[in-house]
Amino acid sequence: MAVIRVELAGRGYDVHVGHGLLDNAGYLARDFIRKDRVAAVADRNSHAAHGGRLEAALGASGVGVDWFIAEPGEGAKSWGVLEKLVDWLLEHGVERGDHIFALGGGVVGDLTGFAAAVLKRGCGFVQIPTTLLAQVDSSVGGKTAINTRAGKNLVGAFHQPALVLADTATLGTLPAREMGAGYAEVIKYGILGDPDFFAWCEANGAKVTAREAEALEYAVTRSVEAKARIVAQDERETTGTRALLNLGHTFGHALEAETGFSDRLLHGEAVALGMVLAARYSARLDYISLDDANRVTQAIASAGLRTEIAALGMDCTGRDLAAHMLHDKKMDAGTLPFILLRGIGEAFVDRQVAMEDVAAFLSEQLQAH
Ligand SMILES: NC(=O)c1ccc[n+]([C@@H]2O[C@H](COP(=O)([O-])OP(=O)(O)OC[C@H]3O[C@@H](n4cnc5c(N)ncnc54)[C@H](O)[C@@H]3O)[C@@H](O)[C@H]2O)c1
Ligand SMILES: O=C(O)C(=O)C[C@@H](O)[C@H](O)[C@H](O)COP(=O)(O)O
Ligand SMILES: [Zn+2]
Repeated sequence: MAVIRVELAGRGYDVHVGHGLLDNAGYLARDFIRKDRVAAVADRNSHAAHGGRLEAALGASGVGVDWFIAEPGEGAKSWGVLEKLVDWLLEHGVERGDHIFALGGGVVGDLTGFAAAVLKRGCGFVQIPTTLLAQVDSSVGGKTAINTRAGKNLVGAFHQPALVLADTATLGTLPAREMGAGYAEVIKYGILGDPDFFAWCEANGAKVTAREAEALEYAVTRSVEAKARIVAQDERETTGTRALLNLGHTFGHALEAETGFSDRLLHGEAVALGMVLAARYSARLDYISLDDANRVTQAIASAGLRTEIAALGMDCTGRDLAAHMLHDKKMDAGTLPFILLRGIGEAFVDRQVAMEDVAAFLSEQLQAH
C-alpha cells in the first residue's frame, strides 16, 4: 500500500495505491460523503466487474449508491453522453459540495471529471480507476474532457479530483489487451524522464502486464509518483514541464482520429506507436542515436504492443496524419511544439519542427515493412 500526495496549494489530494483497498472505500472516502446516497458513474464493464464491491464498501458505512452506467468505449466521451449524465446528476439533486464517484477506466474518469467541472460551476469527484491506464495516468492530474468531431479531448477543463483510490486487484478482470495499452503509459514515464525506471521496465515489463502483484504495485506507485511530481510543478501545462506527459500523444492522437476513435486502436496502443514515432523522429533529427530509438521500439514491442503504423492498414498519407495534428491543444500561434527525446529519460519540447518534414517522415513510416 502507498499513499502519494498530489501537492497543489489548497487543492492537494491523496492517491491511494494497493491491492484490495476498494473494499475499504467507505472509510477512505469518508471525508467526501455528506449524505446517505452518492451518485456514481461507471461503464457496463467496470460496473459489472466492480460495482458490487463499491456498493458493499459504501453500504458498510450506511451509504447507498445511485448508478449512471455508460456504454463502454471512447464513444462515451461525447456531447450526447455528457448531456445525459449532467441531466441525470441534476435529477439526482447533486449539490456543489457533493462528490461524484467515477468507477472505471480513463473514459469514465474523463467524462465524470468534466461533468463535475461544469455541474453547478464545479462540484467534487472521486476517482476509482479500474484500468491500468487510469491507475497510472488518467485518474491523476485533473485533465478532464470529451472528444469532438475535430479530435481528441478538445472540450474539457482542468478539474482535480478530491481523492483517488487505485485498487490493483480490480485489474484482475481487465482484458489482456487493456493491460498492454495501460503499460504504454507506464513505460512513458521512463522514456520521458527516468532512465532507471525505463531499465526497470525493460527487465520487468512482462511481470507488470502479467499482473504479478509486486511488480504491478511498484509500477503503479512509481508512475503515480512521477505524474504527481510533474502536475505539482505545472498543473495547467503552461511552463512546458507537463507537456512532457504528452510524449507520443501528438502522433498518437492523430492515429486515433484516423482510425475513428474505435476499438481498432486503443488510446494506449496509439501512444505506444506515437512514442516509437517520436523516438524515430528524434533520431531523424540527430537528437538521439538510432540505437536508442531501437531500444525504445524494442521495449514497447516486448509488451506485445504494435510498433509499426504500416501494419494498421490505414488508407491515408503522412499529410493526412499531419493535418489531424493541427487540432492539438499545444498549438501556439500556428506552431506545433513536439515532445522529442535528447536521450532515453530526457524528453524536451521542440518548437522548431517543420510540419512538412513530419508529413514526409510519416509517409515513409506508412510504407515501411
Ligand atoms: N485525463 C488524463 O490525464 C488521461 C490520461 C490518459 C488517458 N486518458 C484518456 O483515457 C481514455 C482511455 O482510458 P482506458 O484505457 O482506461 O480505457 P477505457 O476507459 O475505455 O477502459 C478500457 C476498457 O476496459 C473496460 N474496463 C474498465 N475497467 C475494467 C475492469 N476492471 N475489468 C474489466 N473491464 C474493465 C472498459 O469497459 C473498457 O471496455 C482515453 O479516452 C484517453 O484519452 C486521459
Ligand atoms: O496528464 C497529462 O498532462 C497528459 O498529457 C496525460 C496523457 O496521457 C493523456 O492522454 C492526456 O489526456 C493527453 O492530454 P491532451 O491535453 O493532449 O488531451
Ligand atoms: Zn495518454
